[in-house]
Amino acid sequence: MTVRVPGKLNLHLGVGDVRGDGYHDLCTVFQAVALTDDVTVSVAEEPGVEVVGEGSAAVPAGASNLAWRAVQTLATHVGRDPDDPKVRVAIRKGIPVAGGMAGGSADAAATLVALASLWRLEMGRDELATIAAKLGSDVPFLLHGGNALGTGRGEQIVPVLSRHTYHWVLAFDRRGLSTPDVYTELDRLRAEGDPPRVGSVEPLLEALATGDPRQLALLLGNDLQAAAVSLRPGLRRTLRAGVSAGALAGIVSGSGPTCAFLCGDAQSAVEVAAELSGAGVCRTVRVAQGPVPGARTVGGEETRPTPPQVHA
Ligand SMILES: C[C@@](CO)(OP(=O)(O)O)[C@H](O)COP(=O)(O)OP(=O)(O)OC[C@H]1O[C@@H](n2ccc(N)nc2=O)[C@H](O)[C@@H]1O
Ligand SMILES: Nc1ncnc2c1ncn2[C@@H]1O[C@H](COP(=O)(O)OP(=O)(O)O)[C@@H](O)[C@H]1O
Repeated sequence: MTVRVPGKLNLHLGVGDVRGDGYHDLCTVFQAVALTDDVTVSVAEEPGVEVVGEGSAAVPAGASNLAWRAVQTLATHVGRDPDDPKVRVAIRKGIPVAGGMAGGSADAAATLVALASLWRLEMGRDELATIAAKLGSDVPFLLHGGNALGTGRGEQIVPVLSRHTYHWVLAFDRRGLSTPDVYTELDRLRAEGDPPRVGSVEPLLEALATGDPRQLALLLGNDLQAAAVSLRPGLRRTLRAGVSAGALAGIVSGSGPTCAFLCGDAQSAVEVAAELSGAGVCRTVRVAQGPVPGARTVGGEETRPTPPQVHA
């Protein structure tokens, strides 16, 4: 059973103060983009996880892999033995690891969908979403896909209307950033001073409903960007280079360090990608459009199309 799952961008990421449980209240607008992982789950006597593809060397193959945690959590939920679930999980990564695009969460969401089908579980999306939220704040959105408003710690999802396909250029950095480290850095910056906060989310929701990328570009905002840039100062150069190359706007994706550049159309995205890849500010450049659906079965034998790619 193979499930394809997209990565995500946060078009708006408003971060509240740290809560008693260590999480931060969020007001975020997610968009799923066509940079995907494929997760194949099969019945096997030898349980385990295999990972190939983009950044796979940095992904744990053991029990700490989020996809394996998804297997164990779902097994427990339906009364199977979580220590002997008799399945193997094979992950083909296309989403950058520790890049702020929620690749691990995406694999967990895909594993839930694949296993629910493999084990023929009569489960609605709401029940799966409740299990997803236990695995990580971003996991419910990756089940859902499209555009959505996320609140709580990001796990409470409401679909958002959008009229347009947006064209993005994504700049992958040479190394990842740890999500908890970036939140901690934001707390530190806020204790020291008062870094600017994104405003109300309403104008961005209106821009999405209208479907004008130029209007949307003016409204992209991420409270974690200052913290990601503080930990990785080179991102400032990357952000400048994308805009100089002709993007409408650039933003750090979630906790970073991937930078996402919104372009006016598909042709412009290809031109920006080509110029950015020659600028020497990042490891790899990709183009991807959004929104796209969340975790979806693609069958056992299908191969995925090769995404457009430019190596820096
Ligand atoms: C920042 C965001 C933006 O969408 O994603 P990434 O850019 O990393 O993919 C998310 O908030 C990441 O969500 P996710 O990666 O699922 O985080 P979790 O596993 O739930 O939490 C990991 C750690 O991040 C911090 N965390 C996460 C979510 C939240 N609302 N407040 C937090 O402070 C906490 O330190 C927590 O222990
Ligand atoms: N299936 C998985 N894919 C990617 N990373 C995973 C996975 N399972 C666990 N991880 C761990 O989670 C960390 C965060 O990865 P990822 O979800 O790709 O990034 P981010 O939280 O920045 O979006 C990685 O450093 C990796 O060690």
